Amino acid sequence: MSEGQHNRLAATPSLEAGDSLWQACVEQLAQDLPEQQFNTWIKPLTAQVTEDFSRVTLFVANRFKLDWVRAQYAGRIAAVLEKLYGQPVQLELAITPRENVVRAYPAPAVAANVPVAEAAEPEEEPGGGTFKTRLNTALTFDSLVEGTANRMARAAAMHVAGTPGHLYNPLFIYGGVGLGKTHLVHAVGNRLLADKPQSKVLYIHAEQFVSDVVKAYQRKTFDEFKERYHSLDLLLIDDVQFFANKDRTQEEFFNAFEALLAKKSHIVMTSDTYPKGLADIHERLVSRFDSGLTVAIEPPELEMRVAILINKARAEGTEMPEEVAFFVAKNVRSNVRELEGALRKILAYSRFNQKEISIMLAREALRDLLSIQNRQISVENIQKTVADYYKIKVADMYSKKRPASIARPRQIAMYLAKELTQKSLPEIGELFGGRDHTTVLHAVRKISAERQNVTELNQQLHVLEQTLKG
Ligand SMILES: Nc1ncnc2c1ncn2[C@@H]1O[C@H](COP(=O)(O)OP(=O)(O)OP(=O)(O)O)[C@@H](O)[C@H]1O
Repeated sequence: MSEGQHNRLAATPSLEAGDSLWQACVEQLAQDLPEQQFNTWIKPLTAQVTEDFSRVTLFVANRFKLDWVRAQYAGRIAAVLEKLYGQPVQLELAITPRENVVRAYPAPAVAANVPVAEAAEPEEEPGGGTFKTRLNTALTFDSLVEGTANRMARAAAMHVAGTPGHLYNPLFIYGGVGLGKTHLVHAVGNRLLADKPQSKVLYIHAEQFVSDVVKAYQRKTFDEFKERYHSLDLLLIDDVQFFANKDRTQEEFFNAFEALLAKKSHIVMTSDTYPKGLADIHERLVSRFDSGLTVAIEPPELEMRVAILINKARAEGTEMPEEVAFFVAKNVRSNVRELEGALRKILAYSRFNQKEISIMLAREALRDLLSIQNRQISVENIQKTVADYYKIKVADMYSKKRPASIARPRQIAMYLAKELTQKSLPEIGELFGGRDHTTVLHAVRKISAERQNVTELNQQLHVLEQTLKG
């Protein structure tokens, strides 16, 4: 919308103008989004715009859709509205009031555009009728950072979401705690439902499956149990190592497994270990687990950890400087859940103290965590950190290669080794591929002199030192 149009809208606020603002937004989204997504999620929305355009309320049919639109589209819609209107527009989502809800709450404080219908339970979720998917709509492919550690698992999962029932059935994803297995399986379900809302998708933790089996026994409701599980299009089952020693559950899972595969429904499983590493699970089940595609998720590498931190901070509305993300990622290595914990501490610390996020602030916020690590600075550590930072291979620290892109980081690492460890020049030379002590001395003098004059180098060294000192 042009400036002129914006002024016209603002000058004559009316319901009609509000409608046309929303209409313009819809038209823009129709151009931006794939047709199927637009038809499924945007087209059914109805909008109410306040007279001064400051607030737009979108009505959706049920809570599932509300969560989904909020997680997937609210940011984009708000941005389009802001662009069209020329200033930020407050966006709200609400469940469409139903006749019976209005009657059930005869005189609620239903402000024109803030319906109480939020109190209404959703009637149905995508996935058919009253079927509960148990999916967390925030866990999508879009919010899952890709890196070497999860590339293959993510690609396989995306393939399954796009064409379930074909290749990689079952898809077995394994890896250590907090590495994103649960996130990935939810992403498969969410993607399939976004594309084909009628699909029957169920996410279930293995322990819940065990409990469903027990309940079905106690209540003699096995027919319902079977009807429920065997009719799915996609079964996402988390942490199957919990089936260990549960014979009855294993048998029921085996039946469900066979039934689903026979009708070309897809099964995605996760576990803390690869199928043959599972203890106390029947061989016939283990071999079924391994009969499709088995992929690992590894702990995220440094670059991926940095990207995750920056992304998650952004999702919280904060820009985390790269050097701070690098510092945190270097010090929190175990898994993504811990990275999230560290990020939460830093954000809280920054808000509470009203201070900008910096390495110093991160160090304070994570003081306890860092002191536990109590790391000794070693030459190996310096080599690895410097190699990561300048994106060269650690092996280049010891190699004879001489291009500046390698020789310079190597000199920087030698300088830091002299600064931060007790090692002598000959010892350092030895650790850098058997180099002469005069080579080390040359590097130390060169970098230290340059540091005095070149601000950029001084900053880089500062970041490296902070990171190493943890
Ligand atoms: N690559 C990633 N990008 C963004 N967030 C991620 C990524 N990997 C994991 N996470 C986040 O880290 C947290 C832990 O991930 P998740 O719960 O999926 O791990 P898990 O492997 O299932 O662990 P567990 O075995 O303990 O259940 C979640 O909040 C998840 O969203």
